[in-house]
Amino acid sequence: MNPQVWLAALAGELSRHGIGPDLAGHVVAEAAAHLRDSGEAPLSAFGPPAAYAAAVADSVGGPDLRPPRRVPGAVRLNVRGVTKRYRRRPVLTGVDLTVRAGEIAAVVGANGCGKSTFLRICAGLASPDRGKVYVNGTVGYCPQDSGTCGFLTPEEHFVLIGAGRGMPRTAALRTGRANAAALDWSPVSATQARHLSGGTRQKLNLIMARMGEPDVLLLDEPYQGFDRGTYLDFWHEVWRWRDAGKAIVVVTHLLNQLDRVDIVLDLTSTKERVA
Ligand SMILES: Nc1ncnc2c1ncn2[C@@H]1O[C@H](COP(=O)(O)OP(=O)(O)OP(=O)(O)O)[C@@H](O)[C@H]1O
Repeated sequence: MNPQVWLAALAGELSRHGIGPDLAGHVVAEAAAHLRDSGEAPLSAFGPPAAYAAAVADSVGGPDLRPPRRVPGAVRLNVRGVTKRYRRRPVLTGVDLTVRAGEIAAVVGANGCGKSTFLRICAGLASPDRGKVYVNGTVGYCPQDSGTCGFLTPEEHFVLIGAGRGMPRTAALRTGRANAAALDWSPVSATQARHLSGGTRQKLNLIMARMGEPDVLLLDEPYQGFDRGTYLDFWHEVWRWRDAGKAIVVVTHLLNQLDRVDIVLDLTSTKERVA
């Protein structure tokens, strides 16, 4: 079957299964990229469009993609008037953001508009020139570039970061392994982080950010390199954390994800709006 015909049929089948346009677009784009890069025939790579769409619908738990939002709790992150310049160049100008327990905020905007800078300021890793960041609770931060140590194994990372959170070794290992399993990853104990794939290192980063169940999670494009299944698992995890009362801030370039979040902060226009 011609790839274009197969992709069009897939889009139709995804819609028939009640998959929303943002996820359907992502699935079709990923399948198209795979077919283009691999040169494989669609039927041998993915099987019939109807079966593949059914598998996608199954993996996201049916058409109701985003669980109903609960009533948000206390303010966990309150950013007021944050301004940052590098040399003479203004990067952030008077940025405000309020995220409560049980809310997900997306930080979006053009390349270089200051998304990572904003998150680093929220994490306390960079200082604003003006403005304040109030955090009510503990913070976990997942950087855009890997924060892993090349010569440590994943489990050594769990123990190291867990110790920083006051977790005993066994609890850190148990938590790290459980959070890895939620991202469809079973760490091999002898493999050092430098030998992991980019996507798997990013899973490790995300797991480290979550060690000790912080109240506020700051995630800088945390799913780079994730395959389709892990990407879906990631959003299910994010919704689960939100429903457990976490306040979550996700930097993203993918504007088709915005119906998955509660608040959107567009740093291109520095306007905050409710999704
Ligand atoms: N430590 C630094 N010193 C000087 N300039 C910096 C520094 N960190 C960031 N910048 C500049 O600040 C601007 C914002 O960078 P930042 O990484 O926050 O943007 P971003 O929106 O996250 O970008 P991208 O979408 O490409 O990830 C860029 O022009 C960048 O070059």
